[in-house]
Amino acid sequence: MKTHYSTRYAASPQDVKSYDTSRLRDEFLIDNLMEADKINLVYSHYDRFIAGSAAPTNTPLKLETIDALKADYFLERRELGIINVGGTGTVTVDGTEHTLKHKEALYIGQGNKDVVFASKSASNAAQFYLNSTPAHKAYPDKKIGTNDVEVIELGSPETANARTLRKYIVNSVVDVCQLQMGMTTLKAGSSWNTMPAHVHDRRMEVYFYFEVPEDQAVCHFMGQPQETRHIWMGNNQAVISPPWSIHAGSGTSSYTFIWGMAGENLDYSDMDHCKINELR
Ligand SMILES: O=C[C@H](O)[C@@H](O)CC(=O)C(=O)O
Ligand SMILES: [Zn+2]
Repeated sequence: MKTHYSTRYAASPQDVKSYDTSRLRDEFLIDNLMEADKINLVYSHYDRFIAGSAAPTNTPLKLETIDALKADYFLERRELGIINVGGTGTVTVDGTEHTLKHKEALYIGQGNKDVVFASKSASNAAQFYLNSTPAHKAYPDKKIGTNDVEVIELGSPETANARTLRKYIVNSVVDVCQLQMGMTTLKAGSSWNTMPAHVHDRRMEVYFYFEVPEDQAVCHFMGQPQETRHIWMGNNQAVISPPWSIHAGSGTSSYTFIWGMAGENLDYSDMDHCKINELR
């Protein structure tokens, strides 16, 4: 078995208020991503969202079903989004091979039985970041290259939040049941993502931070807007954002992150913004 998973339960904001640092990290931080030769998954009870990684080197890795699904195969009732943050790799879906270069993505629809991850070269291995959500309709698989994404420029150097946001898996790019995924890159000298912060009680979200230099970190803010908490994050770590929580971070350097979300609607811009000077 090379597919491992752990379960995270959903929590009330009233309870999370009293969590100390280690409890907060135990419940929301995912720190075992991109482990070589493994598929590591976290099954969150927020919208039954699975976040994880597949990091094959010499041997291909097959996505096995996990007991939490009680399904014959992983995608029996799920859809899957993949973004490769490493070297060139392949994802073979029921016999069809898709090549994903660095920062290319693949949407795999519900009903595909066989998903196999491989690297082209073990010395420059692929690193596949995975998000999966329940799905009740089979949409076609689709590769999303770096030219297929929708690009938005956000923020400004004056407010230290100049960044480029790329929408990979949104319903204007690919047909999906509920999954949305994209990537945001901070410009050199800017540190704040998602500021002004927002909540969307209709959707949960997961942020996966990468391209964080080794001796640097990102301070991720979560919690209700008037009751915030922080989690210090390193490279290749993800954090679960409950629907009632803000999700924003500031790095000690520039960095990149993948956001993924699921829930009630597919309206990317449906966010309730928080006034910066009202955050507590
Ligand atoms: O609901 C949307 C998500 O929080 C992100 O897309 C926001 C983000 O990447 C950014 O502003 O930097
Ligand atoms: Zn959001």
